[in-house]
Amino acid sequence: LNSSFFNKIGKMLDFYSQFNPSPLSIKQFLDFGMNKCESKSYVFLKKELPVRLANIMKEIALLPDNLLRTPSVGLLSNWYARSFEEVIEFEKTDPTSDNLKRFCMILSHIRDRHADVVQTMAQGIMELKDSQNIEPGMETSIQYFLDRFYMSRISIRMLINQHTLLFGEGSEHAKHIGCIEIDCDPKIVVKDAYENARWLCDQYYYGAPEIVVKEHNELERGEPINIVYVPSHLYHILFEIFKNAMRAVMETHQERGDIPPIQVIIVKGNEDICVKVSDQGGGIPRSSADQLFKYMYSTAPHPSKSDVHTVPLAGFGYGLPISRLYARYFHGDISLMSCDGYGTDAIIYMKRLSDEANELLPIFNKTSSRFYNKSTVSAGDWSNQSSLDMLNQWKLIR
Ligand SMILES: O=S(=O)(c1ccc(O)cc1O)N1Cc2ccccc2C1
Repeated sequence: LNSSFFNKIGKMLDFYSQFNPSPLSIKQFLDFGMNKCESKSYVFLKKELPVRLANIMKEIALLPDNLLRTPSVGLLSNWYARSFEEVIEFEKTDPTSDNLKRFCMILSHIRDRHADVVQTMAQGIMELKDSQNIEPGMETSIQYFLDRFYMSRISIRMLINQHTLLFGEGSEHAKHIGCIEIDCDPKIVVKDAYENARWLCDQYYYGAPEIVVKEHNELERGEPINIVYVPSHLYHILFEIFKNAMRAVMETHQERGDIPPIQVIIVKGNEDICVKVSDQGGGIPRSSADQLFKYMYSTAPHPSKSDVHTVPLAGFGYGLPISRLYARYFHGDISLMSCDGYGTDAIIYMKRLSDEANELLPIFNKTSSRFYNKSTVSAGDWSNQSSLDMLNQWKLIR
């Protein structure tokens, strides 16, 4: 990739990174998918994908040099540059049937190229940690960057998956619009995630906690609870939470006899649909609770077998931070409430109404670049911010 390639790309990066990404709601994904039109999707994506790619590529370029220069970050930057270049080839083209077909194939190709981005970036962080030159405050900016970097990746893969599922090869699934299920039953996703986590738990601990699932529909008393959501996102979150809960319970209760069950309650309220997963795994002290969502902390080397009183927080991997991004992606969230000495409640929040479930997208601009090095404040750096909370979201890191 010679310098003229980067010069050409550089100008296009500057151009596309000036635009803010356009967040879509689940309702907009649905309405579009109901009466789908491939050329409209093509016209939208051949602008929106370069905008989202350029926004995050500009932010990668702002990373501290010792991270930017790791082999892993070099590799994934190259993937982004090639994918950006492949998409902008379509910039001035019309939606002919040949172009539509080629566009679908390029999108699938890009999705495959970026399959290992999460672990490649995690490897870069490990390389940085091993090089021992972590300056103070760098952890905060790496946490800020990775939340935005992985959220951007979730959003780009959502756009690619919707387009290739709606217009690519492959059969349509009943009651699905792309990867969105119209009446997703959270209880079914809970059971799926539990059974798969339980299988792993049985393999490792020769036993696993049972599960007790309850529902409370405050809106339509006694009615089953359904949500318009992306089941694969909810599954990813629940699988992670069940793995943590089972590990906690099995490492806290050595005797097979008294393994307390994991309790799950699914609640439909006016604004939120929640899934609360409660374990009696001994919990963690408040002093360590904020480490659970840290990337730097989670990239510690694999924990040695520890006794249950010193909870092996490290070695959790990126599971919880990325699960929280999946929940926040459509304006939901995850919160972990632990009672040290007893157990932990993990609460997954989702928007009940699909027109409130808007994508939450990072925006590259002076605000976000100020976070990496001081420059002037202008607009928000997330696509949901009122100016006020943008200000108090700022903590000068240096
Ligand atoms: O930190 S936790 O409270 C905990 C964290 C997240 C979660 O989803 C469930 C949890 O229970 N927990 C993890 C763990 C691992 C080994 C031994 C004891 C514990 C306690």
